[in-house]
Amino acid sequence: MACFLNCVRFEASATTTDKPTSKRGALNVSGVTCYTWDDVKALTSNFSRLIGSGGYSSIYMARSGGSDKAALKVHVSSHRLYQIFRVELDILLRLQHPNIVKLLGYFDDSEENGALLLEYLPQGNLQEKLHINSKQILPWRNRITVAFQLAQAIEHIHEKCIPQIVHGDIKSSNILLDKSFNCKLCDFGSAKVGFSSMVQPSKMSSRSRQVMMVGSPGYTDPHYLRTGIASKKMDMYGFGVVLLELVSGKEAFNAEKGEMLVHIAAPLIHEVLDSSVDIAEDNVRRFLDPRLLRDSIHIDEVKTMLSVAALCISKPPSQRPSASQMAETLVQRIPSLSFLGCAKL
Ligand SMILES: Nc1ncnc2c1ncn2[C@@H]1O[C@H](COP(=O)(O)OP(=O)(O)OP(=O)(O)O)[C@@H](O)[C@H]1O
Repeated sequence: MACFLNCVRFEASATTTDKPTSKRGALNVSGVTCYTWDDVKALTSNFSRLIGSGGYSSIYMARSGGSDKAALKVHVSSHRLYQIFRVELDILLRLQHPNIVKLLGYFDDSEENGALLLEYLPQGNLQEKLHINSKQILPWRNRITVAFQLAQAIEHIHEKCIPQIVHGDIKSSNILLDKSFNCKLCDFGSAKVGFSSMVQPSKMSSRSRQVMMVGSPGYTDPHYLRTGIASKKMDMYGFGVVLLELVSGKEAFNAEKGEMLVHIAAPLIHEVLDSSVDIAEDNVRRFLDPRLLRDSIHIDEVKTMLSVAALCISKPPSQRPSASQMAETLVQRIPSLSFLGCAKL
């Protein structure tokens, strides 16, 4: 969620542990528990183990129900950033899907402090798995599974929720993995609900709008950057970039080289979209993550992943496919997904 509000990051001020006093005791709202700050301290053994951090939050190991592992996402204390916490809380309270991170409880002081208790995902995020922890190579079967499950998570928020939700920040660090490497989409702080997703904030100066719309480097839909109109199609663009990461093992944006994956992939994507030519197998193999065991991969599966990515990143937004179409294409054209137990929900 670091993407849209980079400009206010420096306002983050408070430390995590000296937070406000409790407001209410633990209540249960449709299976989600509302905690006091004292509860939160107890759940995290006084914030003893930090397991992750983002632009606006710190994530601590916690225990829910006395023993089960959980993750506590403590949002940075700030009146302004409190809105981001509320957006994420309100959305997670409504979402239930096997490929979306599950909300177990929350703390909310209704002013500037909030925390979310989430199911714990022991394999961390996809970005680390693909690009940082190079000792453990994510096998091809897990990569196609993540692609399919991510399509299903996006389909759920775009097409099956009322009102519909645009995530607004689809990227590999917002995809968490459970112990079996199943995908769980997280970080709904940039999300837009219903018609608000189509509206460009009007009161903003062009300068602030420019800063607000920087986006996560490498993932931002150029159409969104030009117009400021957030739509489902921007999520599809982010989905396409994640697919390119899964295939190539390359980062969406390489800060050292100043290189974007969509630019590296452009010639191949062009070839994929050009129906008059057959994609040269050599070019596909050259793009494929060199750390993968080649023998176990069907080149047609790689081509399918690339053609889905191509449709999501190259077409003008109105012609981009929907998440349900992409989930359908993946499961139909990658037969091993069925053997891996992936079926359309
Ligand atoms: N439920 C969880 N289980 C395990 N690790 C988690 C969990 N939630 C978050 N993390 C870790 O913390 C990181 C940051 O989480 P998240 O993206 O929700 O925070 P953020 O402040 O919104 O960050 P960003 O700057 O990426 O937008 C994740 O990439 C992941 O490594």
